[in-house]
Amino acid sequence: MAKTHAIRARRLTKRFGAVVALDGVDLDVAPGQIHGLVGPNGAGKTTLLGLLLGLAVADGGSLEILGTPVERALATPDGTAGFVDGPAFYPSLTARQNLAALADLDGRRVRAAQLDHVLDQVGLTDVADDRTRGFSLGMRQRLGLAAALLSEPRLLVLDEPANGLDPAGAKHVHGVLTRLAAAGTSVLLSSHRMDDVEALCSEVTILATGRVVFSGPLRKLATEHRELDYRLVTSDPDAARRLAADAAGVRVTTTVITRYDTEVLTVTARTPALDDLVVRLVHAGVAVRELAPVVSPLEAAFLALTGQREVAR
Ligand SMILES: Nc1ncnc2c1ncn2[C@@H]1O[C@H](COP(=O)(O)OP(=O)(O)OP(=O)(O)O)[C@@H](O)[C@H]1O
Repeated sequence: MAKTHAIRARRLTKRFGAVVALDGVDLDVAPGQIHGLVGPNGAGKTTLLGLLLGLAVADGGSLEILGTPVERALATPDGTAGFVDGPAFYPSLTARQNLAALADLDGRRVRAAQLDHVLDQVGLTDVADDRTRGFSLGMRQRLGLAAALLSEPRLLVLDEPANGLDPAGAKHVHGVLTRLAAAGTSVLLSSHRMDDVEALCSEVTILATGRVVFSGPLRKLATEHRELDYRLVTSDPDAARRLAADAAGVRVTTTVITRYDTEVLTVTARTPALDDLVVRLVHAGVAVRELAPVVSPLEAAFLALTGQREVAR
């Protein structure tokens, strides 16, 4: 028998006056899946996360969380935890006291060992007894995650969890989420950072002006939007430019000399034409020193599907 979806939304709509923030959104998140939610500013991500966390009620459509239909009650559905718009804390309380107070508000009694455990999971043990007034954005994000973990959720809903985190902090949070998912917790995370989504998520939903423009496995994006721009650095840029210009299915878009005096060609091609070009370069004795997409398949799909323009870099 198929396992119950952590999230199953059908034709969800939400309006704010004349603004249609969500316009018939379908979303499926399987148990143990880390699902990314991306979209330009104003696409409806926060609104959707708010519905999932019980902070608002949809105007239309249906929503099931962990197998239970969500009707009208403004309450976090059982087994769900997370935050939108950044977690909020009492500034005069310590990290540990804040966690205890939040659990108390939820009517849950937690043991000191549980607090130690979640603080350790997010790497805040050393500042557990510091007031949160002095916490950086990254520390607050991690404490928000610790608060969510305290309820041992089966669904975690997170808005920009890596916001403000330094690379080590982001790696830490990635590790926590990956371990949770491996143990069966589903995670829906909204992010503007495509690299985070690519590193963490197996599936992604792309929203644009309240509508789903793509939802599915990341690997599907790689095949559906295959023509990409690639940076090409070789041992002989002149020969490479000639060979690329002659190759079927390949366009040479730009040539740039970097600060290190390296000449970089940008070639646009689908994978088979690119493979063919690499073989031709090697046969001609031209070494390929670097070949990588200018933007990742996810970013390329995001830009194409949301009608945004690529920014030159
Ligand atoms: N409380 C509200 N009252 C009026 N309009 C709202 C409200 N909340 C959201 N909106 C509007 O709904 C649309 C979707 O907003 P939402 O905040 O969900 O987008 P978002 O994808 O989270 O954007 P961002 O990436 O900027 O956070 C926007 O047009 C926004 O102006």
